[in-house]
Amino acid sequence: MIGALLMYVIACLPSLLFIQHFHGPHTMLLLFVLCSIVLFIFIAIAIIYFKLIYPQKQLYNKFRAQGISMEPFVPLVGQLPEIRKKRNKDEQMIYQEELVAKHGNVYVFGFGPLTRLVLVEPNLLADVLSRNNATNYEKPSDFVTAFIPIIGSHNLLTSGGSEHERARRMLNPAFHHISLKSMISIITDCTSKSIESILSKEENTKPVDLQILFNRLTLSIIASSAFGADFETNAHSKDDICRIFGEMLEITEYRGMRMINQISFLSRLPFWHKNELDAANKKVSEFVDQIISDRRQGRSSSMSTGADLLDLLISAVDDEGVPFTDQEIKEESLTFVIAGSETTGNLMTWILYVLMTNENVLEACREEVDRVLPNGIEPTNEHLADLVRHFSYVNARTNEHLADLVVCEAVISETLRLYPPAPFFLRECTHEHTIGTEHPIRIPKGASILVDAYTLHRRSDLWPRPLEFDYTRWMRDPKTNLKPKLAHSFAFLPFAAGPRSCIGQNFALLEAKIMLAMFVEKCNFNMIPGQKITPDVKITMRPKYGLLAKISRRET
Ligand code: HEM
Repeated sequence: MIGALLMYVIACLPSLLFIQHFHGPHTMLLLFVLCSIVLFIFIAIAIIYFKLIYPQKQLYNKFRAQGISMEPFVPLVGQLPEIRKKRNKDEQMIYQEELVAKHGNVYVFGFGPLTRLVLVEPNLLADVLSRNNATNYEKPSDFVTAFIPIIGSHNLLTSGGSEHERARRMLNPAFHHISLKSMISIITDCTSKSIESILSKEENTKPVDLQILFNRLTLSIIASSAFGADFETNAHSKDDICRIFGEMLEITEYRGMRMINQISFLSRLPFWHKNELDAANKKVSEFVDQIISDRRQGRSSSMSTGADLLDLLISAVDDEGVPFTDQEIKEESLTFVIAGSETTGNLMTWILYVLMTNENVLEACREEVDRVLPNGIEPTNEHLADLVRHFSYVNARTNEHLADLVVCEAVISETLRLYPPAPFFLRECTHEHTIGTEHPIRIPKGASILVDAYTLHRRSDLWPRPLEFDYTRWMRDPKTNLKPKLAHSFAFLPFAAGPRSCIGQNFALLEAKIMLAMFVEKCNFNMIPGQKITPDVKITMRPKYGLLAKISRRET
């Protein structure tokens, strides 16, 4: 840049000297400034055109040439103004469905400056997401740019290629059912505390926003599982860190909705809350550094009956026996907290919405919980003398019975179908690749693909009575204990699929099952009438205006 400026000044020098000689120094200066402004504008336009418009237009043209239906190409903004308008009218998700009705299950639209190929077709999704084609797709750079400021670039969510493969192989065992068993006591403890704190409040006749309640609870569960006793015992650090995480997510959402995160040059500028984001990141980073060092030196321990996520991160080794560095451990644990809190919190909010609006579903869950767990799920009790014996008792018994909560499991699946907390996710094509057999589509290198799981889960040809909440469609066969076969194995994608699918899905399902069982067992909840419940997506999908309910103790 400095070199280019110097060249410019040197190139201008002879004409400037000529003007100064005949018209004086003021005219020379004025002309120099004017020329510089014109040149600057010209360069800026050229950069914007060649970096942001031309490559995206090329992608549009390549899809158009294949006869793919598309929205008109609008440089830089794409269909963002329409999306904004629809969002303001509370019709964000309706807009997605309208686009599918207009174009079919494959179409192209512009999300800001970026061209996106939208897929709502299971066969094509299988070709993009499956392990066989994994080398042809990565997370797109605009997605990665959004998360690097909060979790860094050496973790499951933002890394790619062999670095991601190695980390995934090292971390898969941590999310296996066996390892997760030891997390049950953390989930029951946190849930029990949350329920007691609502019910013990004198003013518990006041409405509670379930969106806030569940996001706090799931953040507390995942952070306690990732950071251990250090996090839970120091109430000050717990409140602080929960608040800071909330702020970081809010800023990330704010920047994402304004396309700041999507354009790497803009995302580095010190505007749009960048400084607050960096300061929050520094605090969280110092906190996690301390936690890792405490755990390594035996100054803190897991809160669970066995190893927690931090223990599993510290003990994980790759094929050559090399463990994660402290930086990698920090980034992975932050990733679990970021990826595993709001998603599961929103799932619980939608489950409660379903229970409060479908009496039969609530009754079915309650009947099952009362039958399978007649004494409820007992939370661990910190004050019991023999902690170890008590913990193992709770785990053995609870875990055995959790598998019998088949109605609760079906209600969770049906909620994930109609209200997937992560309704859209992205892939970027890294090598030109053809998908589909009947009407093959050539995906050019650099094209980004948006998977619309929300509309996929509501397709009438894949789901009979698609808008009806019917949990029985998920009930296991009582004889074989097998789940019903889906119309297509890529018709249900709440956790994505393939090598970049959600690593935490077993954790999330276990957590949701325990929270659901404990809430229906202990509480009555009544939705405050007259609320507008509108699904809205920032990073995850939640009820736009929250979900207000009165919660009271259930007398049994
Ligand atoms: C209901 C709750 C959850 C939902 C709906 C959900 C959904 C998803 C989806 C759709 C993806 C793929 C995103 C993409 O490709 O861009 C994903 C990835 C991921 N999720 Fe979850 N998630 C949930 C809970 C969790 C939990 C509890 C954890 C951690 C304990 C977690 C950790 C992750 C991680 C680390 C990834 C990146 C995996 C990789 O790329 O290898 N998630 N999740």
